[in-house]
Amino acid sequence: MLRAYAADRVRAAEESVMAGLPEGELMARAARGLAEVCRARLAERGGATVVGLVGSGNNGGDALYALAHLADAGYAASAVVGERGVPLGDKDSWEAAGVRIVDGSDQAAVREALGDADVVIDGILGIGGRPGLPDAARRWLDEVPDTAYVVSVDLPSGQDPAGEIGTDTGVFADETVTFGVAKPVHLLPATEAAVGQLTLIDIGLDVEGGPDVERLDFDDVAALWPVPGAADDKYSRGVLGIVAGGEAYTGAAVLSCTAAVESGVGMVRYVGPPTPTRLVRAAVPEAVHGPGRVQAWVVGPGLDVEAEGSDAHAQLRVAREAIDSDLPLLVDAGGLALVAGRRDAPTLLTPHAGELATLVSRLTGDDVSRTDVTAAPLRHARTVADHTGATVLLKGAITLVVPPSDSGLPVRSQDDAPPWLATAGAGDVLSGIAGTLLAAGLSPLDAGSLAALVHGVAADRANPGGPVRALAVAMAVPATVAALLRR
Ligand SMILES: NC(=O)C1=CN([C@@H]2O[C@H](COP(=O)(O)OP(=O)(O)OC[C@H]3O[C@@H](n4cnc5c(N)ncnc54)[C@H](O)[C@@H]3O)[C@@H](O)[C@H]2O)[C@@H](O)CC1
Ligand SMILES: Nc1ncnc2c1ncn2[C@@H]1O[C@H](COP(=O)(O)OP(=O)(O)O)[C@@H](O)[C@H]1O
Ligand SMILES: [K+]
Repeated sequence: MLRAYAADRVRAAEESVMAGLPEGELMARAARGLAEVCRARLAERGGATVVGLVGSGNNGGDALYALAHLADAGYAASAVVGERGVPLGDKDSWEAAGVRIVDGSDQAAVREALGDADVVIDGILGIGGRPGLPDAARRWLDEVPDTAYVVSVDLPSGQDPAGEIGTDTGVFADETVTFGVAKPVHLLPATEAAVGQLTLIDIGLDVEGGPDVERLDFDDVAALWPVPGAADDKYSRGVLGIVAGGEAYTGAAVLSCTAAVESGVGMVRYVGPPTPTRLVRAAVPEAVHGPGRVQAWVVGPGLDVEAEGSDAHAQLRVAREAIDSDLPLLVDAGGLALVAGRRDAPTLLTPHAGELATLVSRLTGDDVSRTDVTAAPLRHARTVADHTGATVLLKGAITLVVPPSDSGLPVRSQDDAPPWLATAGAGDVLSGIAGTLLAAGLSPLDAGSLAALVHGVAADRANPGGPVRALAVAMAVPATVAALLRR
């Protein structure tokens, strides 16, 4: 599990470690680790020249110390500094340590220095940064050659340390070297794309309490996935009720039921009108039909809440009963229109960005667009979680799973899926996997994040490096789970 802690908590941990160490020791550790990574990247590229972009805070200090180590190791090292000059010591002492100081207000000098750079160290802003870059720093970035390998110190400068707000004016790094622990910026969808490869340097930090953001990795699957024992039967493994599909979206029912069966559910009870029922009967002979006793419900894939006629109305009645029940519930797609008040039982809502925008707008009365959601995904997911008491799984290239704030639980952020998974029906498959896990008794947070992981890995395994249809993702789930359990 990768764990990230908010910047203020990291600062508090840094202060308590620093109290027991000689002055400057923590920064010295950070700089040594950073220099080692840069040295390795220079060696891999056969490079001789490293240039630091140095801001006025401690992030710039880390970069300067690393540059001095690299100068000592024989590399040509320069530091571009802003109008406030070097953040620590004075210009002469850094030059005596072998680091050429370049005046960042002299664009020609910046261009000349960066033109030869094999590795660029981005030490403009760290966890003290607000989203966005000063104009001078933006002009420096214009001179960074495409061929240079950009290593960001702690985080890509200009990106929101909290990972809540996206910006396109910040640095986009090839690699980010962070210290002690990861921070939310490294894992959350608004900012993660700017981080590149994440490298963690141990500086002896110990943050108290649980993380703010987590990411399950493959080694977490065995601890969470419900593996049946000899005493289990289909009921003890969990029966999942699926209210999905209509005369308009018939396939959603098949995909959700298929995915549940492929994920090892004890049994599926399907509820829907005649056409999808016929298709489910043909494609998923394991499913039984009609409402009955279940351990959890999936409501919504392909559900048309406006549909007329007695069959559609009967299906809608079961959907509402499921929502009003005290059983674990997943609500997806069309079912999201039925979400109104708070629910006490475990609840997982699984919107994509457009559906989340509609949901936030309806629940808060604000006019929120899909673009607003993608610019600040965590914030909007949390709004719905706090309004409903449900855990919100926001689908996308990175899948966020956000419990309500008062739960004290961390956010999970999963980055397991290839872009090929962005295909119609993939969300229906996710609902079947997550529903199976809810029926087996997992919490919405575990069910949502584990399902997102398995869904993403199954998409890749179904056809590594190429296109994949949603049904193939569902069919790849059994072997994917087995492979993850064998690790
Ligand atoms: N606390 C410590 O002892 C350690 C800190 N470390 C480094 O220190 C960094 C944090 O240092 P600081 O707290 O000095 O923070 P920064 O280095 O991020 O600098 C913050 C400064 O930049 C200004 N600023 C922030 N956002 C701006 C913006 N958008 N445009 C213009 N100016 C802006 C602020 O007003 C402040 O003066 C960490 O990221 C890490 O790199 C490491 O050396 C490990 C030890
Ligand atoms: N760029 C992407 N990279 C990886 N996975 C993605 C990307 N875009 C979407 N996905 C995933 O694909 C699935 C799409 O689900 P959804 O939008 O509900 O589609 P549908 O309603 O057609 O089933 C989600 O699991 C989502 O996380
Ligand atoms: K930085």
